Amino acid sequence: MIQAEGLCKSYRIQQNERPIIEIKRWSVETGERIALLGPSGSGKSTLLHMLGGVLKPDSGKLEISGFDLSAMSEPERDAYRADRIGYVFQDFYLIPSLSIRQNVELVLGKKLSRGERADLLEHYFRRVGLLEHMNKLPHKLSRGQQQRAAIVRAIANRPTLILADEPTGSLDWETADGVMRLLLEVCQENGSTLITVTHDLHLAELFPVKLHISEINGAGRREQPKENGYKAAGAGGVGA
Ligand SMILES: Nc1ncnc2c1ncn2[C@@H]1O[C@H](COP(=O)(O)OP(=O)(O)OP(=O)(O)O)[C@@H](O)[C@H]1O
Repeated sequence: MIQAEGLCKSYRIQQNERPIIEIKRWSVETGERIALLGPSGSGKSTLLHMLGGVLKPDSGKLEISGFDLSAMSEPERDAYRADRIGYVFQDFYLIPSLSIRQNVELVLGKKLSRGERADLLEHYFRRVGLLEHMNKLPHKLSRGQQQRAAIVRAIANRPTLILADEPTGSLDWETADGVMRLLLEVCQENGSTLITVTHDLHLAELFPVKLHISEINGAGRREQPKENGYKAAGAGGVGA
């Protein structure tokens, strides 16, 4: 579902272009659930933002489900993101003045009838154990409940790809474990591909695939010998 080839992204820092992402080849199969690991500053969020169409690659090809993101304009990438990507963030980003139900309704668009929307909301809020809370404002809920609501918002449209950037980073360990398991389960149920950035190695163990960004990203380690490039188990073909 994801095919990246010759993908590069640099940032201009004090008059200098600094390469952050240099991916020779990387592919991800539909339905894979990947924990993306790596030290701070290694480009994990930058990669996620390119996959979500927020950032355009400087060069190279990035194809997701047949859509060539590298060739799209910004409005085209915005439309692609709204239709096909679910995002889960560390700080939830629920709109505080809306109930969690209204937060989810905002992303559902106009395609469904009123009855279909009600059924879908009931299904997902029941699934994450928030059915009796769905008309509450976010601040009336615990942080774990807020993240579960954010998961519903990310998956309700049944996007093909879910991107999660440290989704449990602000939760205590037990809550984080429950939220991560839920995210994995609902993505499996929906057949969604999931790429989750996490610094927590214990939580990463829950994922079928663990991918250290250095396995695909050659930026910052060009001085290393070529034979260090290798194929990452379970994460499709890679080369850096
Ligand atoms: N908009 C920007 N302009 C300039 N430099 C940036 C920008 N965004 C990120 N960077 C730099 O690019 C590098 C990679 O950042 P990125 O946020 O992708 O890393 P990360 O692996 O997600 O880090 P963390 O784990 O700390 O979130 C860092 O050195 C960062 O300072």
